[in-house]
Amino acid sequence: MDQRRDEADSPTCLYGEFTVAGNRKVRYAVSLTESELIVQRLTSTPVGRNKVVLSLEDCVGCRAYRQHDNADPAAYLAAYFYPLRRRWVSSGVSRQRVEQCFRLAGLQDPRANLEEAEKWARAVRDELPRSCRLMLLVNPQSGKGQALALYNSHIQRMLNEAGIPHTLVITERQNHARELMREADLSQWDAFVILSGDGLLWEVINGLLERPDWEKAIRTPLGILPGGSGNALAASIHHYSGASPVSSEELLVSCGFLLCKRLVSHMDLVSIHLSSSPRLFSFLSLAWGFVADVDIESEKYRHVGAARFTVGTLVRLASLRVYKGRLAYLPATEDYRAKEDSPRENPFHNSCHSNNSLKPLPSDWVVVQEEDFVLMLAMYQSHLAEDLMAAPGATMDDGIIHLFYVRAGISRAALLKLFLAMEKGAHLAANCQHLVYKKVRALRLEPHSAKGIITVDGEVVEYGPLQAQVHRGLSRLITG
Ligand SMILES: Nc1ncnc2c1ncn2[C@@H]1O[C@H](COP(=O)(O)OP(=O)(O)OP(=O)(O)O)[C@@H](O)[C@H]1O
Repeated sequence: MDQRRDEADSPTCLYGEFTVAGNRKVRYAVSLTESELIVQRLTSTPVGRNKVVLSLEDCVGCRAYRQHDNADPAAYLAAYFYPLRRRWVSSGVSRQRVEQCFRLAGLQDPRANLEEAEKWARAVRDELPRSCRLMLLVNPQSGKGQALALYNSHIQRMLNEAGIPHTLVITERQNHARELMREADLSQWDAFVILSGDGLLWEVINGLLERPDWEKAIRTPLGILPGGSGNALAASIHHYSGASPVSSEELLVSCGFLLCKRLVSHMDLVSIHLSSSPRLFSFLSLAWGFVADVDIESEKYRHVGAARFTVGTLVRLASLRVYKGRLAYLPATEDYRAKEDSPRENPFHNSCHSNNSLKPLPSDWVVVQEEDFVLMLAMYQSHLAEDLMAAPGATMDDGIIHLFYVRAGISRAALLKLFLAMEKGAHLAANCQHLVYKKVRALRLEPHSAKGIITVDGEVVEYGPLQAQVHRGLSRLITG
């Protein structure tokens, strides 16, 4: 191994001089360090302009191969990167694919060239996460019905580049994913990943928690790739990664990249007890009033994609109404949070299958004085939709339900202003007298009307009294 040093003085693991796949005339000096692949064109022009430094943090995979041309002894080395790059047409950055493909033809023996290329590929892969077996569930109906096309155009290639073996499962009907999760042989899978809207992940999580071995099952890492119209969790993960807002296609590439990096984090779940339905689990949001109505009524504008929520908001604003009910919550105090340092020690974990809805309220709960609302929205992740950052302070496993409610009496203009501000997560700074924000551990809602809409993670659930409580870090999510 050639132990040269590059300019930044980080030790070079491998050094070679190759041509690139499409041009055999120009040679490149290629150095691999523990953190970078440095490619320098060998010409007489000044060094700076000819040097490309690619961080292995942006690399998803690397492979060595030979072409089907027996007359050519060369082997090839391809490495796949997704660095943040400035956009061509608009300001800001997004992850963009860069393939570096080198031709190794230093020897006459094709096998020796391939061995050399494989040595490089192994050295790059040593710096990347180990391979894992994925079940990738795709809902062909989600969003504008494009999820399968997104798999074919982006995800299949990314997973192949990262060398991640995956089994593609195309869901055939509602509850298909839920049934599969109840039956799945957990020893066969390292992760369950969905390419769809949030609704399919909801099925996956609830299916896993319906198993007799739910405590083990829910620890299986889950992943989400945006293929729906809301894509709230995908947008939240992208936001937590520190990246700036991106278009839907860029969000898919960003989440695909994070999936290939396979870093797993804990994610809060919230158990929800309804009056007569079985207890269910939620990972994103619980909504009643304006937001729930918009979510469901806007289903008919599904063909416009993410814009369906904007259209739905404008339509519902025109017929703004008051929702009557009783709301109570258990505040999240600082000392509770300190005790909750380790997600695995959460005392609620063992209680999440017990039905404790509608018992008398304990004394440490707060009952909201008002009973006239325009909306109630409980969030556990930052985004309510790709372009709605409803809970900017939320993190994946903060053990907090971010509870918002808007009291009746707000004008249409003020409500619209709130939603416009929410696009940038600025609604709390809008000084709206009618908006209240509380950090809570549990909440109880008792609507006074017999009919209405309550949504959990965007799905309609039984209307009536409910109680929700957070289980800190109960599930695990691939976040990059
Ligand atoms: N093959 C299928 N045909 C019809 N419905 C399906 C199928 N597969 C899954 N479903 C159901 O479709 C519903 C919506 O799915 P999903 O959330 O993935 O898409 P979406 O509603 O477009 O996205 P979002 O939740 O982001 O708005 C879920 O309730 C799911 O159970």
